[in-house]
Amino acid sequence: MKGEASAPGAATVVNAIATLKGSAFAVDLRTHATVELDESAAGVDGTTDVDVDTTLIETCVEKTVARFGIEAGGTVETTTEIPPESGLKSSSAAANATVLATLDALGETDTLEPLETALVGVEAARDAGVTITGALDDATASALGGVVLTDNSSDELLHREPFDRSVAVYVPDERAPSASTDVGRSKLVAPVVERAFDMARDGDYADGMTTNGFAYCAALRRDASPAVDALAHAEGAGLSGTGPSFAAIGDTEDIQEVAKDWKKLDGKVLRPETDNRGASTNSAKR
Ligand SMILES: Nc1ncnc2c1ncn2[C@@H]1O[C@H](COP(=O)(O)OP(=O)(O)OP(=O)(O)O)[C@@H](O)[C@H]1O
Ligand SMILES: O=C(O)C1=C[C@@H](O)[C@@H](O)[C@H](O)C1
Repeated sequence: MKGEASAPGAATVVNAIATLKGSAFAVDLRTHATVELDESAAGVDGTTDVDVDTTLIETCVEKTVARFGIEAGGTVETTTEIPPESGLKSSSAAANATVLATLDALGETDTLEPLETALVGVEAARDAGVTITGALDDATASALGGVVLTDNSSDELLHREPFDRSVAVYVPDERAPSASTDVGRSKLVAPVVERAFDMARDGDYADGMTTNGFAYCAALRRDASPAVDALAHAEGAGLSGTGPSFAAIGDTEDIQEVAKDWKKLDGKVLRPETDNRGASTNSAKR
């Protein structure tokens, strides 16, 4: 029983660690998962084309299979365009792609709604210890595409709408796993992050993203210069997730200027489109 699926990464509007309320938008950097189930295999064995721990994807297969009361092990393999542990939701994309590929292998892709798929991944991420809040914001942005607002304390999707902007992403040569972020200092900037969330809820994603980014740069002792420089052209720019990446949004020509400036820095500059499709099987049934 073999299944395949992919899911996009995302960038942050509001990081949920300070207040448990978050917002993110999907970008079309994708992670692909191939799952092979074997009823005679004892466990699940994961492999990836990047250097990361495979517990999350193995747990995603186990949890998805368990929902159907089946006993099966097997293999899961991911390949990805998303730099891992960089703030671009590599964990949510890997989880969503794996859960959906497992459903594909079981012939059950129509059984779970995309939101339920995301919740299986959130549960797996909590069990694997790769998240602070469960990161339903990142998980739903990746599963559904578009921009989302969530309450991660109740695992509730508050809002989702399509998102069409030009995007630039600056990825420094560094990794920053969410699980090792400074939660205590992040909570100290909660009043500012609360304002950023209000802006996003009012549809002002650009200012929300900028405000959120400055608050978390201060909390996490990160240099906010890439965001400040981007604001010469962009509508909004800020730290994505727990960093180290920054994202900027705006009109195509302005974002081209941002990308040009960011290319002078050490690291990579990516120009993904926003993604309104979300996770999908290769046969794109959903
Ligand atoms: N391509 C992948 N294949 C399998 N597992 C992955 C993959 N990418 C990430 N992961 C899992 O997700 C973990 C990284 O999660 P983390 O939240 O730190 O990164 P992120 O999701 O990129 O960051 P952020 O939440 O700040 O956007 C890895 O340690 C690994 O367990
Ligand atoms: O681990 C977490 O709970 C999170 C990590 C970051 O991606 C944040 O952007 C997200 O809102 C929550």
